[in-house]
Order: sequence, then structure tokens, then C-alpha cells
Amino acid sequence: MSKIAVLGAGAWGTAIAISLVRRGGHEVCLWAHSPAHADEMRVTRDNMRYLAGFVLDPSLTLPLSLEEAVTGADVIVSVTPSQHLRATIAEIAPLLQPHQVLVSASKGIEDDSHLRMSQVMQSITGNPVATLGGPSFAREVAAGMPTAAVIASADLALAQRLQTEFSSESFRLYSNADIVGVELGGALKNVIALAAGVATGLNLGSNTAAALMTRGMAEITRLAIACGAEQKTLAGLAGMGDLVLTCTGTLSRNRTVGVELGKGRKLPEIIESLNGKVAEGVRCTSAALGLASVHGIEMPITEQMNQVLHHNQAPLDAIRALMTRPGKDE
Ligand SMILES: NC(=O)C1=CN([C@@H]2O[C@H](COP(=O)(O)OP(=O)(O)OC[C@H]3O[C@@H](n4cnc5c(N)ncnc54)[C@H](OP(=O)(O)O)[C@@H]3O)[C@@H](O)[C@H]2O)C=CC1
Ligand SMILES: O=C(CO)COP(=O)(O)O
Repeated sequence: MSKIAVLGAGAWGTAIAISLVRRGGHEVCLWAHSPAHADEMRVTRDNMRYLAGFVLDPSLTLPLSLEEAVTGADVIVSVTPSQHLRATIAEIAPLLQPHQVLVSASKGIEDDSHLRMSQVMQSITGNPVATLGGPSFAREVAAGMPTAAVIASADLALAQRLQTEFSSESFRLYSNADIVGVELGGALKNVIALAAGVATGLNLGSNTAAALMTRGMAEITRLAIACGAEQKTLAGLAGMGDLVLTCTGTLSRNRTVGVELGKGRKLPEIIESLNGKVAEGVRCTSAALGLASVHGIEMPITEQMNQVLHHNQAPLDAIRALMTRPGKDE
């Protein structure tokens, strides 16, 4: 039996905790960032703010502090929004024992440093690190719908240990030593999901969606390989799998933000209507371009998405700009 601490009681942290409890054999706790939110969950045994409708099993504990959550944990799964991961890990760092494993389940790139989440963790602690990626809407995982995902660590033996500890009949994990590819696949697909949503909001058709997904995959792969990823990871669950899910699935927050942008709504108003739920692609778009510029990689869809999000580019003009680029070989 392992003690597993899940840090972050948004939709995904809650679904991971539910999935681990359903699997059985572990002692699982779920830490919420806001004490008021944790109090609500203790009373209702439901995460009404972020993942309503799933009864939290009595065996799932809701610690009062980060210290209580991580003390004695064998595995610590960090599921905060990406831009808050550094502060959360910095807070627990002085409490960590060297054997405690850190797993990131967040999908983003840090704003200014352009670091992946495992790199942020490694910049603060010397603990072993892994990442969880792949196509996995929280609501479907919580409902026990069959889901296949990826657990990656540069230490393949660690990834395989976590694969065993996290897998269940409804949550099938593949292990992978390419943590770079899994993290970048998960972060960069959010930007393309925004673009696919924009196309839907503009009432464009299936041809446009297919073009955005395929050419989106091309630019994700270019950047990820430049950063050291393997092509086959991007063709797998953490790349193509998650891209297809978020570009087509109506549960995607990133796609939803894109749809609203395509309909002509303004970004601040759309973010407001998310009620604290995170659409990682909004911040990841500029971080991705920063990383791309370090490596000299062209990312036309990400570029146009950045113009729409942060420079008032009209969505239709962004599509036109993509369609009228100089001809290319595929
Ligand atoms: N939802 C999904 O289906 C999936 C999400 N992910 C990834 O998981 C990560 C978390 O997303 P998700 O669980 O959906 O989050 P949600 O959008 O459901 O909730 C937002 C979370 O952010 C927390 N938060 C707000 N401010 C802070 C802060 N300063 N420090 C720490 N936490 C804070 C909120 O906590 P509080 O209200 O207590 O302040 C809340 O838990 C993201 O990187 C996302 O891309 C990955 C796969 C699937
Ligand atoms: O990453 C996800 C599923 O794998 C969730 O995507 P959204 O954040 O767009 O909802």
C-alpha cells in the first residue's frame, strides 16, 4: 500500500483522487488550495465548485494543510494550474524526504522561464519526478469511463512502478521514458484546442478542423523534437490522443474558450464566465512562442492564436492569415 497525496482539488485532482480510491490498495488524500473549498467538501462530500455530482468516498481524507497532506506520503501528485505549481512545490520542499516521488498532472509551460512542470519541480527539489498525461477529461475519469493515459519519467523503472500503482480497470496507463514529449504534448495541444474552438465558433466546417488538428500536430511535434522529445510520443496518447480529445470534445475548457472567441466574445468576459476554472492554453500560448523562439521553431497556428488572445486580432483574420501564408512542403 502507498500513501498518495493529491495536491489541488480542481476537477482533475479530484478525479485522480477518485480514480485512485476506486482502484483500492492506497491511502489517498486530496488537498484543496482554498480552506473554504476544503471545508465545503468536508461537509458535502462533493466537489460542488469544480466537479459536482461525485460522492467522495469516506476513505478519501481532506487534510487541513499542505504539511498534513505530504507528511508520510510516498507519492505526491501536483495538480494545480501550471502557473501555481512553483509556489506549491516551494512550500512543500522543506518538508520532503528524498524518497518521496513528485508527479505533475498539470498541462502547461511556466510563463517567464518556459520550463515544463517537471523542470520546475527539479529546479526546487532533488526528488524523483514523473508526469501524467494523455486524453483524460476529469468528469469521464471520475465516472469510471474507460480511459487510457501515459505516465512518464526519465527513470523508466519509476514510470513503471507508478503505472502499476495508478492503473485500474477503468484507468489504463502506459509508461514512457520520454517525459519531454509527454509534457509538451499536453501543454501545446491546449493552444490548438483553442484554435479548433475558434473555427467552430466561426461556424467553419470539418475541413478546417481537420487542417488545424493536423497542422497543429506538425508544429507541436517540431517544437517538442527540438526540445528533445521523441516523435513516437507525439504520435501517441499524450500527443495525438490528447489533441484529438480537446479539439473535438465539448468538455474541453480550452476548446470552449475558443468557441466563444470565435463567436466574437472578448477574452476577459470569457475568463470571468469560467468561474475560476482554468483554460491553460490562454497562458501557454505566449509561453509556447517564447520556447519556440529559443529553438528557432515556426509555430504559425500558435502565433495566430496569440494574436487573437492577446493582440485583438479578429478570429476570421487569423484564419485568413494562416490560409494565405507562402506555400510549403508537407
Ligand atoms: N480538468 C481536466 O479534465 C484536466 C485538467 N488537467 C490539468 O490539470 C490542471 C488543473 O486543472 P483542473 O483540475 O481542471 O482545475 P480547475 O479548473 O477545475 O480548478 C482550478 C483550480 O485552481 C486552483 N487554484 C486557484 N488559485 C490557485 C493558487 N494560487 N494556487 C494553487 N491552486 C490554485 C483552484 O483552487 P481553489 O478554488 O481552492 O483556490 C482549483 O483547484 C491544469 O493544468 C489542467 O490543464 C489535465 C487533464 C484533465
Ligand atoms: O487536458 C485535458 C484532457 O486531457 C482537459 O482539457 P481542457 O483543459 O481543455 O478541459
